[in-house]
Amino acid sequence: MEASETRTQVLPGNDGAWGAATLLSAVGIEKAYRRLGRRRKRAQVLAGAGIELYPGEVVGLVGENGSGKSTFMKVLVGALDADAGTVTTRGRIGYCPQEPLVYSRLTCDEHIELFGRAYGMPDADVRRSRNELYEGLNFARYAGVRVDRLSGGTLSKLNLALALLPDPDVLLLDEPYAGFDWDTYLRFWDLVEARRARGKSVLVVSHFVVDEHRFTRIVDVRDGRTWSR
Ligand SMILES: Nc1ncnc2c1ncn2[C@@H]1O[C@H](COP(=O)(O)OP(=O)(O)OP(=O)(O)O)[C@@H](O)[C@H]1O
Repeated sequence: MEASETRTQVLPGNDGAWGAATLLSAVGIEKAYRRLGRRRKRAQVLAGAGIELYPGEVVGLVGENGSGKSTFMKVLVGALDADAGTVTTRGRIGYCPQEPLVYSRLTCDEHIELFGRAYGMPDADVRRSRNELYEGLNFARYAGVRVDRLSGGTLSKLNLALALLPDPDVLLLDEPYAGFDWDTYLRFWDLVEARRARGKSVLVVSHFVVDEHRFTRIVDVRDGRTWSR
């Protein structure tokens, strides 16, 4: 998706709130999952959730286990259809899912090449971004290693690097630092802060109270809705 492009996903429901600086707006998001074994019974996970993201923000998405944070993020990125609501985005969106979507037989380098092509990036941009990410997340020594031989923490680094590769305007990260050691955890926040300072927007699912001071804003997912604080 090119930087000037605006994607509007119109679902049955409300209109999106949209201003000149808005990078992402979601309004009235509803989502229910079918319950196993109970015909026609559905579990309502989101019931009117919404969010707006602006340049230069790092927003924390918090809430109890099972409150719907991942579901909401999947709807925001278009990986999951909502039952109702509107999502509008501007520019390129990067998404780091909780479970890495990778190919076990490909190496880190091969993943980066493959994703770079899929993003439509020129080869020189892929090389430059790859080198910065290997350096920034300290995993250049695994460049030629197959994914099924990586440790869990290194796999999380690759998962994050694949989302960062095209330098997206909005970055949606679902518990990105699972398995990171302390040094990598600090490097991760350096990368996030550098993006924020360049006017990018980052939304991070977090469970840690210790992270709270790193967020410009916190959005709580509770009772199917979103509450800003
Ligand atoms: N594909 C699915 N089918 C049915 N139910 C689902 C599905 N995905 C999630 N759920 C249910 O929806 C609810 C919200 O799940 P979700 O993963 O969005 O929560 P979460 O806030 O991200 O949780 P956590 O903090 O544990 O990661 C949970 O009750 C979960 O069991």
